[in-house]
Amino acid sequence: HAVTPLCPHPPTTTIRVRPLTCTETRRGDRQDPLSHRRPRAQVSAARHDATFGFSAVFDAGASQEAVFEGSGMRQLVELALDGFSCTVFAFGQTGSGKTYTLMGPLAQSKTQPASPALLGLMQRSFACLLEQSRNRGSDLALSASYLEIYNEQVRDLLSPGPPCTLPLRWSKTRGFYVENQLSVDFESLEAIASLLLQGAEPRVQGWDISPGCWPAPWAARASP
Ligand SMILES: Nc1ncnc2c1ncn2[C@@H]1O[C@H](COP(=O)(O)OP(=O)(O)OP(=O)(O)O)[C@@H](O)[C@H]1O
Repeated sequence: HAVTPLCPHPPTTTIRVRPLTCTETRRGDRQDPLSHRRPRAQVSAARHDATFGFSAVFDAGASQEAVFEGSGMRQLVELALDGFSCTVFAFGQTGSGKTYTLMGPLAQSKTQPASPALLGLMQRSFACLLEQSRNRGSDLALSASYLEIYNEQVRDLLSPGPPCTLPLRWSKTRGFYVENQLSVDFESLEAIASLLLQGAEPRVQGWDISPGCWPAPWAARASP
């Protein structure tokens, strides 16, 4: 094991705004239109106004596909295949749409498969990874691990039975790593998609909102 080189490209920072819930609409929350030409978000607080710049902005009407295609994910997958260590990091307050963007509504409906249009960045990047690795024709070994850090504890979501807490270690050769984490080899989209479902089951869910609380267009789009 050698420490994988970090991606040489500057990070792409995108912002996505989710649709307002009925509660938010009822209490008069508004969504300011975002500028796609000069992607920036203006935040006004009692004492302080700030403007943040982004590589791309996605408003409430943006599809999962548009977010995947517009956020540099394909390039990231290519870099990963070139041997760089790549990260996709979703950041936002609870209920802001991180899980939806990464996985689609899969976590809300575990028993039925999600509609393909609603698949998130993870499933789309798996498809892209398998396609690109096949195109390269080289003998690449693909494996997956699925960890959750919650309340400063690392849990292995692929381990059978109740998720166990694993220690974080550091070594000269490997850098930081999680001891005894499971790593599962996969070769097909079905195999990695089923690992994703398996790992989503024991995740700690932070936010619960009934679909009935969403305005009609969203509720219709969400039904698988
Ligand atoms: N772009 C979107 N379009 C439609 N619905 C969305 C969108 N983003 C989020 N939602 C819905 O908003 C609710 C909260 O989203 P989600 O669970 O993804 O938030 P989260 O940021 O992962 O929250 P937590 O940090 O608490 O886990 C969910 O019901 C989700 O389906």
